[in-house]
Amino acid sequence: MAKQSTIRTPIVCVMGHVDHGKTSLLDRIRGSSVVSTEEGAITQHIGATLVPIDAITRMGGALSKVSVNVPGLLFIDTPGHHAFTTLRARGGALADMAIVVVDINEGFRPQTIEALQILRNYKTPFVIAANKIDRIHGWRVQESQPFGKTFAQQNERVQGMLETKVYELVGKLSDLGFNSERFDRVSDFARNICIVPTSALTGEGLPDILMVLIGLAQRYMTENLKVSTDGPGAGTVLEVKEERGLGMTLDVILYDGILKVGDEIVVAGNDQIIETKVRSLLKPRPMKEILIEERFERVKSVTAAAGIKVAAPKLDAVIAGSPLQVIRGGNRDEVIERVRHEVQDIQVNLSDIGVIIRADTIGALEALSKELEGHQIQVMRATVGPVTRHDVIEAGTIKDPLYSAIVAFNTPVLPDAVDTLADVAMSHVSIFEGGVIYQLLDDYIEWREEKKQELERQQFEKLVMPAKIRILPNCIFRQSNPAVVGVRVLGGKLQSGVDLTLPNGRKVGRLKQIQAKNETVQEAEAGKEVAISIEGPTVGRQINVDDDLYVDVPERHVKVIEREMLDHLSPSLREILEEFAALRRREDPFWGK
Ligand SMILES: Nc1nc2c(ncn2[C@@H]2O[C@H](COP(=O)(O)OP(=O)(O)OP(=O)(O)O)[C@@H](O)[C@H]2O)c(=O)[nH]1
Repeated sequence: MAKQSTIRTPIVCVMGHVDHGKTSLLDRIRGSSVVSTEEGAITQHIGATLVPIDAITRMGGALSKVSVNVPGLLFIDTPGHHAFTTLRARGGALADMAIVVVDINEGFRPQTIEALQILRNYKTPFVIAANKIDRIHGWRVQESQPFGKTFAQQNERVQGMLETKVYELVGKLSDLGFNSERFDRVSDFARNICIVPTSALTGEGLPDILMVLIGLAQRYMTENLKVSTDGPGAGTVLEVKEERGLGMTLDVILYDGILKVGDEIVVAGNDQIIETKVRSLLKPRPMKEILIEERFERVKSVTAAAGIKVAAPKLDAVIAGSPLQVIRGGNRDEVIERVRHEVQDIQVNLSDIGVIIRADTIGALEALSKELEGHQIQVMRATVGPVTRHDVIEAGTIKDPLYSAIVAFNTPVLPDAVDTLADVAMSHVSIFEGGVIYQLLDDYIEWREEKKQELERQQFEKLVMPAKIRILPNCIFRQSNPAVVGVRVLGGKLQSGVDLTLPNGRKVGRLKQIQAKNETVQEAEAGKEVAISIEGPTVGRQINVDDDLYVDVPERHVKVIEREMLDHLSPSLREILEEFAALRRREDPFWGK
């Protein structure tokens, strides 16, 4: 029999900054019609909500004339990027599309940007919900209406205000490299991100956001959404939960094929692969039957895409985010291998030298590493779980001090790791912790910049800087042992403890001390007149009034300065360095090269 294929319901995740309205938007989408039993009504799945295409077209949003064969939209009930990155399918993101909710009055916030970066990395299509339009001063609410209708009812001032705010979002998106436009002015979804003004509170614009998602799926994803309706089921574990009377259960989002009672399945535990057999499949009971004691309704089978609760033996060790695959026919070994591969095969490019990263899930680890990669920050090791003492020690031995860091996303630092960090030998190691990737990255980059400057400063301090001085007339304070003479610094920076030389290369002696106005100083800038003591020469023999002397910068130092510090030198230092090097290169063209 030929394999049947059909277009499955696309899976949608809602993301955005705290309090911008993710939960409210999902609640509003689920709406009151969850209780309705009529054909084509919105139905509650395990961990997800199915909005069928009929329900969407009935709402009458823009684009409702588009012919559609996408059966509807399956919304993951847990909003936020953590859910998005945890839920993986075949190494990528489980969600086919996303809504990024932005409070139109507040604009972009760190987690908005983070959501966009994650979506870009996963190449996931998305739409922007410019939410809370009802908060715009003077807004006249048109309950549940499509945007076009409600916009037409607003006065000119309010319309203008909304336009300004939408354009602010367009500008911000453009800074991040995305072209965008208000959805009703977008003709090509591939080129422009749609911005849909919405209110999760009043339902305004909601019909449009659903329609735009359908449009996106219809035009750009139908190939990806083809599934076999009779093939072996494949899904992702959303949650592992103990249920009264059922024991340990898995909340699963099935994205391909069919899952039946009695199926042999493979899932992943922390460090093991688990094979078991589906005892029962459970759906939430419709709300109106809430009085019936049992909360779940048993079904014989489910077809993708769907959210379903799976009861089976041996589920205690299963991890959230694990793949779930059905064994069918003789493919047991292949399925086990595939699950193992998906869990272990973290898509992170590792380098010999780099930061150590930690996260609570594989998906989060991947998201973090992709962000680091995008900023040319190398990763040496990437593992799931809390930060350990071993991590700190490893970070402490990295040769490049700019990588002596651990970046921990959504995962704790164990007490013995904190103790180890307090050790003086580890004082150069830093740990960056937090729940916002974008913030973590900023913190690390800031630390790295500071460290880089500090290292440069240290290196700079150790280097002998070039200077040129002239011995002044009437300022010979002592002939020799040491010679003490007045000089003018013609250029560069004169420091004590350096060797001096004549332009012809003859050595003069060591500069011991610099005095300015009878005070000992460590250095003197170009233009200054100071007294210096020189160990070695006698005035009138090796040196004379009006002689020009150079600081004898060691060849090794010239090399470092020319190669790495030229940009940091003042024009005067540069000039004298060039002069001095040119004198030396008259004898040996490769001197200091
Ligand atoms: N006026 C108005 N208020 C809204 C709208 N959407 C959300 N709110 C309010 O904004 C607050 C935060 O909304 P939530 O839906 O909890 O936001 P969230 O993004 O899910 O927040 P977290 O779950 O904390 O990340 C709540 O008080 C909502 O009632 C809207 O469109 N208009």
